[in-house]
Amino acid sequence: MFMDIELHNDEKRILQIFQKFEKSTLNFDEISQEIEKEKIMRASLWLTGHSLAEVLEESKKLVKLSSEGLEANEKQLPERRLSKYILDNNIESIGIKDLSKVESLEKGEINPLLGNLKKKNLITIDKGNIVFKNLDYEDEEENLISKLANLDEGLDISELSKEDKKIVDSLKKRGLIEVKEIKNRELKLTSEGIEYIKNPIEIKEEITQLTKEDILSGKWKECDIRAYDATIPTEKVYPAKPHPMAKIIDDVKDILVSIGFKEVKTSAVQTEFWNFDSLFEPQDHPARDMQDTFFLKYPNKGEVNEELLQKLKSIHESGIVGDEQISKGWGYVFSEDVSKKVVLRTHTTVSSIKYLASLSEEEKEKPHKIFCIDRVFRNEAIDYKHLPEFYQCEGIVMDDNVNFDNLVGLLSEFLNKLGFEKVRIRPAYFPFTEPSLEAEVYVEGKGWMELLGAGIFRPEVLEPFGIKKPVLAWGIGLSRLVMMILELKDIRELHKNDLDWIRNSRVKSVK
Ligand SMILES: N[C@@H](Cc1ccccc1)C(=O)O
Repeated sequence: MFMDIELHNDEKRILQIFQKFEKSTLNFDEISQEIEKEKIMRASLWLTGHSLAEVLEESKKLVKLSSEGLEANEKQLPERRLSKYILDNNIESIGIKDLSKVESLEKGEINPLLGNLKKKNLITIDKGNIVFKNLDYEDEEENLISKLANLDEGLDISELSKEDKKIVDSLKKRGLIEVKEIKNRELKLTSEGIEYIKNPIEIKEEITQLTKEDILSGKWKECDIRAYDATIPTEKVYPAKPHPMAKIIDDVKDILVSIGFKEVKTSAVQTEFWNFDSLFEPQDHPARDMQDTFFLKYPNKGEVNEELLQKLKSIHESGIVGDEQISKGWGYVFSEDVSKKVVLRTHTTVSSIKYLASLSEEEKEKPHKIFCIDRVFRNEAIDYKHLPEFYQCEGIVMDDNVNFDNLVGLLSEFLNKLGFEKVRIRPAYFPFTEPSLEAEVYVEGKGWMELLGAGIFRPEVLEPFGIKKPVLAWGIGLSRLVMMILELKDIRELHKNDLDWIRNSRVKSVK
């Protein structure tokens, strides 16, 4: 009747152990004397799957001395060392301030010592002096430590009395003991299993892979070919993979590259000249305030091209480029000192304008599509959706005749590729673009969420650098995007390096 049960050699070997010991229940430890540990669970599950056995699991919490506890057992607790010091030196008491002179006490032990002596009610304090009530006292903590030191296995927590549990708690707080959970597993034969082992069990050579040689030699006829059960649970493996945020950043790069953008990079440290002035942000703009921008102390001044500085001064103050009046300007007195101050980049738009400013006369005649993904820094209070540094992704398109419609089309395509089907555009304001827009995406369960700012660079931004073609510009809050894709409730999760979260979060592709 058992002929059709298909067992591998590992299962057969386990059943042979049952035969040998003439038992119907075996501990995994007993089985592991005869067969490798890693194989036991798999073979047991197979036996379970064929109704020949069942796995019984019981977990125990064991109390053991920690390495500090073992050390305390050898050196004795600081309380005892102090009482010994007093006994050995034949003194009545010791001043609290003199504790540091007791050689047998280590520096870090002195502070907690007083608390422990009081908690155990061993002393009184008289005018700053410690007086032991009884120098030859009995200490339950010590007793438990020496008892544990003599046990290899540790003590089962469920077998401790109420009083002992309190002592365990207190020693645990002192870091002297640790509680470890261990699982005890047993394999118990079912009645079918008991029947099965009544017959002799034959072990044949087993092959897991059928090779050409096995077929040619005819060896396959004598061997059992190991059957696989793909439904048996196995231990989880966590292969190396990119951090979920790194993966999304890579996917975003791929999308942008696939629609013709080229990546550029800039330094995180910039002058106000590049971070703000070049983008026609007035120097008294509230965003430059201490609350929002990180200013560097060393160096607190950066180098700026003098000719460009004069150009920006003129455009900010009066709207004049060369001898052409292109706008009204902001009408305030531009400070060259402010322009030279050094800040941490507050937005990646600085990369776009620096790229444009770097173009040669010849390059200015050609179309350009670039993007930049980088960290930006803002002096914000940390909470579930704000961090002082986060990622932005920014890009520009410079070409003859590009217009607002092209911008809306480009952004819709980009957002669709990121997986957002519903996109909504609203008018917005940025000092460096006109017209300006904000794009919102629809997130199931959350509604419309703002994700992106964009617009066409104003002539006041482009003309000082001699750019004549229109430039479409956009910037996306990449950290926010990552939060949406990974459905995170707290942005701090991204940087905590919580291995469990990293291992278990699926690396979703945005595409
Ligand atoms: N720099 C803007 C975004 C933006 C970029 C480009 C054009 C328009 C807006 C921000 O940080 O919010």
